Amino acid sequence: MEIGHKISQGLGIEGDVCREWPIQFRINKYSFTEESVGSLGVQLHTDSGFLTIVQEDECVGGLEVMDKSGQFISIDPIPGSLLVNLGDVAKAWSNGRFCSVKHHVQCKEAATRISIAVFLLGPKEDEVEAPPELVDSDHPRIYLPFTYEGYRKRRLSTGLRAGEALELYTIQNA
Ligand SMILES: O=C(O)CCC(=O)C(=O)O
Ligand SMILES: [Fe+2]
Repeated sequence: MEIGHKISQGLGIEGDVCREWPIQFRINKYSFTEESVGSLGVQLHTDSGFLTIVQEDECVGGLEVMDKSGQFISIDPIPGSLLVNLGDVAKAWSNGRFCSVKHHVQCKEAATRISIAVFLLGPKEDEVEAPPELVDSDHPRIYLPFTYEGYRKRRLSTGLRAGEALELYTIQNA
C-alpha cells in the first residue's frame, strides 16, 4: 500500500515494509434510533493493525477521537474526504513514535449511518518489531516482537481493545 510505504519513508525507513501485508475491508452499518441517541455504536477502541482508511458517512456524524488529555473531538463528516488513522501495530513498529488513536462512534441522531473502512493489518507471518533504524540509546526498544495474529487474539482474550494490550509486550513487563 503506497501510503504505508510513504509513512515509513517519512521515518527514514527505506524499502517496502508494508508490502504484502494483509488488508481487511469492512462496511459498518449503524441503524440508530431515537432510543439509541446518546449511546455508543462502537465502544472505545484503537485499531489493532497498522493503518486504517475510512470513508465516513457523508451526512451522519458520530466518530469521536480522544486527544492526549482524554477529551473527545468530533470528526464531522466532510464529503469527498477520507480519514486515516494509525493503529497499535504502527505504534509498536515505530518504537512509540506513532500514536494509535482511541476512538468510538456515538449515536447523535436517529438515522442510518454507514462507514467503509480498509484496514492495513500487519505482517502475515513475520513478527512486528521496530526496525534497527528506529532503535538507539535515546530510543531503546519498547516492545517485544509479536505476530499480528497473536496480538489480535490477545486483544480478544483480554478484552483490552483500547491499546492497553500493547503494554503486555513492553520490555520491562516481559
Ligand atoms: O464507523 C466509523 O466511523 C469508525 C468505525 C471504526 O472505528 C472501525 O471500524 O474500527
Ligand atoms: Fe476503529
